[in-house]
Amino acid sequence: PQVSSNSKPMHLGMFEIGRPLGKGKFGRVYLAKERKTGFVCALKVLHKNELQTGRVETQLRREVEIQSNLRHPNILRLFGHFHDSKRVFLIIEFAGRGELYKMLRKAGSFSEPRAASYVAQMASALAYLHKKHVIHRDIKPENILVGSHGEIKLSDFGWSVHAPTNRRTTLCGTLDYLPPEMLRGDSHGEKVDLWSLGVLMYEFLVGNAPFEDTPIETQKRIVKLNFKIPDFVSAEAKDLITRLLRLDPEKRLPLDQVAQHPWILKHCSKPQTAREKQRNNHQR
Ligand SMILES: CC(C)n1nc(-c2ccc(NC(=O)/C=C/C(=O)c3ccc(F)c(C(F)(F)F)c3)cc2)c2c(N)ncnc21
Repeated sequence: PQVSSNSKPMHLGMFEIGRPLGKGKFGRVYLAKERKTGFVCALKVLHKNELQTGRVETQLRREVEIQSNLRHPNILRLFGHFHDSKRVFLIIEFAGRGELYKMLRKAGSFSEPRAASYVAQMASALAYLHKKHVIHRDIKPENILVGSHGEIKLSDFGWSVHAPTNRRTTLCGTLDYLPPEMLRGDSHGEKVDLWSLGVLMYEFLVGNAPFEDTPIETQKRIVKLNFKIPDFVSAEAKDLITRLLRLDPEKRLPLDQVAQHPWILKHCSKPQTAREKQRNNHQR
């Protein structure tokens, strides 16, 4: 389903505003329905006086440009944006089951099958982004939403940039997910997302991030690769985490091998058709 007019300028009157979905970064988010097509989306409202307008316009145009040609089931879409005198509006794909990090905090940690399913979906989304030379750079539970069929949706591309770059992110958020090369301010490439995927997988299974500590201690532990994986984590899961959390970006397991890792295959093998089962049983 497309948000209708790419031609005519969009304006607020085109949407029926529904319940507030919450406060995102910089602004409030509402459920919204485009009147003409009935298309349901999320509408994020940003107040211009809270944004340094000049840069934002260009940033937003660039974001919408980057994202308008990103089509992947595990990447949340930014359909477009428009503004009135005081506000900027973002039209975003609606994620029916909300925030993954709230589910993680509520559950404490995820089962291995559930975590494997999420890691596989993330690997698929990241492989797609990297093929387009887009690095996300801000992979963490807070930036992952859940669609109405339980599929995960990587979001918040406000910070993605074209590889390679050494532009420092504003270290406003947590340091937990930062790879050593970004902490050192070295130039970095797509493999920063592999590191963050390893941190994410650890947090799914353990319930807290591997280097969680005070900001100073966290940085020390990251550059010294000082983390421990609890014994309740299976050997295969431990193996995948250690192959992603490597100081040398070149040594991190490439995404196509993540998707083929025994831990992923064990939990994510597609349900076999009856015929495949029959054929496999005969072969055995
Ligand atoms: C509250 C709840 C949890 N919630 N929140 C969402 C939601 C999902 C994604 C976004 N995305 C963005 O904000 C993206 C911003 C930018 O790419 C950007 C780029 C350049 C800029 F200058 C800027 C600028 F902000 F600086 F202008 C932004 C926002 C809200 C959501 C949803 N889609 N479905 C269901 N519930 C949902």
